[in-house]
Amino acid sequence: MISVDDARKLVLALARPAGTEEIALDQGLGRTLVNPAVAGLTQPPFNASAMDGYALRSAELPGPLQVIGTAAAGVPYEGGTPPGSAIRIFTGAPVPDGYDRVVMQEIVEREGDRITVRNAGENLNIRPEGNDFKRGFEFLPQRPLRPADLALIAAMNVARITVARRPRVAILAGGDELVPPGTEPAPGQIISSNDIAIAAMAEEAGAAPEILPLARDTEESLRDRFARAAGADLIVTIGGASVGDHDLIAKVAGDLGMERAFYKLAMRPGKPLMAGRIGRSAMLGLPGNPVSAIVCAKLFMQPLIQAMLGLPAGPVLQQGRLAHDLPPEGDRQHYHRARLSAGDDLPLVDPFPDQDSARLWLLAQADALLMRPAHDPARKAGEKVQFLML
Ligand SMILES: Nc1nc2c(c(=O)[nH]1)N[C@H]1C(S)=C(S)[C@@H](COP(=O)(O)OP(=O)(O)OC[C@H]3O[C@@H](n4cnc5c(N)ncnc54)[C@H](O)[C@@H]3O)O[C@H]1N2
Ligand code: MOO
Repeated sequence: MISVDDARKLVLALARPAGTEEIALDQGLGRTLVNPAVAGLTQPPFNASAMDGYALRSAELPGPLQVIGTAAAGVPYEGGTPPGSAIRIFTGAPVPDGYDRVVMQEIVEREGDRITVRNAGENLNIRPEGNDFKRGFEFLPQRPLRPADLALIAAMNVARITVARRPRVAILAGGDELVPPGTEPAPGQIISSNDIAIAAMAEEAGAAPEILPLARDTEESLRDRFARAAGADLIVTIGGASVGDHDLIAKVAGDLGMERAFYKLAMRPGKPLMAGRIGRSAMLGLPGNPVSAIVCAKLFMQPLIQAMLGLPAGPVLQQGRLAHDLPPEGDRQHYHRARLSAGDDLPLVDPFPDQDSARLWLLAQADALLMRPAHDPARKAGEKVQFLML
């Protein structure tokens, strides 16, 4: 069995770039820019008023000053700025060159067309031209685009963006015991839940998932599903990865020419994970136990998708402190489902006493996975530990 770190390197090496496509900016949420967005203009394009009030010269305060015109957003003041003058101005309006300050109307005394300002304070209330960005500014965040990124790119006057194509992920769950949610299970059957979770995790990472119809425990059924998955950037199988008589994934994938990168790793849960390539597609064979499948997807499938998108591959280990004592760890790197709470310096990590890899309710209550290396000695409450956010 190989280590989790070695397995991760082999999985990331399976990534081929997803390719690119051009899309409208309003379709860009969660997508990954591959070419920088380049600002077509300077923002703000002029010295802009940050307040509703009066534009004037600091040197002439406290006045009185004569109000000789008005500037509003979209309607600049075109006149001169003679000594002793001010103009009425509104937020977002260009400040004429002759003035160096805007005062809020709340602190201005006005009588007819004359104003006096006794306590103007420090703030000039002018946003200088180009203080956000200048024409030619380039933006290329190394993460999926967020709403504020879309606003920035729009303000840069860019309407279409080039993004990484969403990798196509075919999800192949199988087992004679499985029926889809909403179906009445016959004796011995259970509801298939893994495919829903794994598709959601693929989507979360930026891929376009497709859930294939549940496969039966026959080579013929699995071959049919693999044929439907052909052409996907990534094929993710779920279940049938272990050593039982019905665990056929390795056999069928092998018959189809899978080049195996590894099978089985020193990890808990998730020991029977398999990875490799079939034709054009990368392939991950996740174990069937629901928690094992989800933990493996977090540690291997999502990073692989991120690598295909050209993004730094997560997840990032964080530091916390143990909430209670733990016995020594076994011979596999162990990811414990755990709750987080606020601690004095670092978050407190409280692993559940029951770590059964089939219990989804426990996983749904977990905030994090506490990571313990293989052969980690017994640990005391308060010791530093590493965890992943779920
Ligand atoms: N003799 C051994 N038995 C097992 C070993 C072992 O080393 N020797 N490893 C155990 C470990 S660890 C795991 S994990 C499981 C993984 O087995 P498979 O990947 O072959 O998964 P299945 O046998 O197909 O299913 C396991 C379990 O999960 C349920 N399942 C499967 N698919 C789904 C789904 N889509 N939705 C919900 N639940 C699913 C399935 O019904 C089984 O209960 O093997 C251990 N055994
Ligand atoms: O490693 Mo299995 O994945 O314990 O449940």
